[in-house]
Amino acid sequence: MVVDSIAATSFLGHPPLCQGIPVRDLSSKKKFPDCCRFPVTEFLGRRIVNYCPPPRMKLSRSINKSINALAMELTKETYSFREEEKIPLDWRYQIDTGVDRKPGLWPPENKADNPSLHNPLLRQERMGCGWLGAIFEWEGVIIEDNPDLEKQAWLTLAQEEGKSPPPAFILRRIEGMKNEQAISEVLCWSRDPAELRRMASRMEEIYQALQGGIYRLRTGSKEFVNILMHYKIPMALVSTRPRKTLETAIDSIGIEEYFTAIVAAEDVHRGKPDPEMFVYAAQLLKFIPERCIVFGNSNQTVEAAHDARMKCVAVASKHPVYELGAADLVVRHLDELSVVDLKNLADIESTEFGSVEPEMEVEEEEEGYPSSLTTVDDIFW
Ligand SMILES: Nc1c(NC[C@H](O)[C@H](O)[C@H](O)COP(=O)(O)O)[nH]c(=O)[nH]c1=O
Ligand SMILES: [Mg+2]
Repeated sequence: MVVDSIAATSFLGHPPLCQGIPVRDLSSKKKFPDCCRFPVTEFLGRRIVNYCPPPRMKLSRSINKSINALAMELTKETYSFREEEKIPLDWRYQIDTGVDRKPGLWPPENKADNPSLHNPLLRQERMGCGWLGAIFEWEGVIIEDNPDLEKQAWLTLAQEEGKSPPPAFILRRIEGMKNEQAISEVLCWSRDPAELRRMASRMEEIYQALQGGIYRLRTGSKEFVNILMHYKIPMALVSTRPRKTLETAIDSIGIEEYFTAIVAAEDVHRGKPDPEMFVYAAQLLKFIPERCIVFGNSNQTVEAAHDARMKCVAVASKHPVYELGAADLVVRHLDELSVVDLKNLADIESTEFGSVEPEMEVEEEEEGYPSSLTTVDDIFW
């Protein structure tokens, strides 16, 4: 069990302690015949007895056969492990997240991965990058955005709807909101849900027509997400754009494999500065909010991230650095950041989450379950 747990945990984030050699429990499958046992020392009463096969011992034909069979079994095991190694990217966090395992695939079920057992290797993983989630806004963070297009789209919609053109301060107030929310709560053009949906989707059509489907990655953003990928930090993408628009854009840029979760306009009731989008993204990543860092480009995002109890790195794309002072860090481009910056931000060493020493914990006993039911594994970990 110990060996199993080392292999499984290391597979997540660190080079396996066994240097890549698959370690599987074969005890239940085949037993070595006595004569092929390695020299072994056993404690019998007060005497320590050494079993050592005689040198150049001749093996009988039947024993040879069993060794061959065992070798074939082992080869099969190794081969199937290699096949299973080709797991899809988004299953890599199964142990940490508790997501249902796909039957028959690596890593196998392992009791030691249960966080309540205080597995020190799992804990070590979490003290590293294994307990850090990154939530990215799309426009102005991953790709360049063009504020003029947004403004132009709203002015066109106002004209089509026979409304007066929204002044600049109103447009600033709706930045980061969902279209429906902006139309009903700030522009006050309607409260009828069907009308809100119609105008919101028309607004998106106008914007897409103006935008022309051409997306430009922001300098340093791909390099940064590559680094996070290398450190196995799960990433979510969050945008107030509709899912279809977002997925087409992600596809055209060719970065779809980076993101474990995508949160789009349809997934939430409210955009920023409400924290809903970020809270939902953290849930999808299966991280507590305190371990998530939001990367956004407006004060609405900073406010939403802080309300969600997350740290926020502001990217000064359309807003200058001095306007984004409420953020925990401000950068012009994402590649100015290192993984150490992120660890510091996520407060990895904080006493709030840091120490989980078994002896410090007071475990409440459930009624009707005497403590004698504690398993060997519980005691070991
Ligand atoms: N109203 C103004 C906007 N609105 C743009 C949106 O806030 C936002 O950029 C878009 O919905 C998607 O961005 P994200 O992927 O969620 O980051 N933008 C301006 O620059 N100025 C405005 O007045
Ligand atoms: Mg943005």
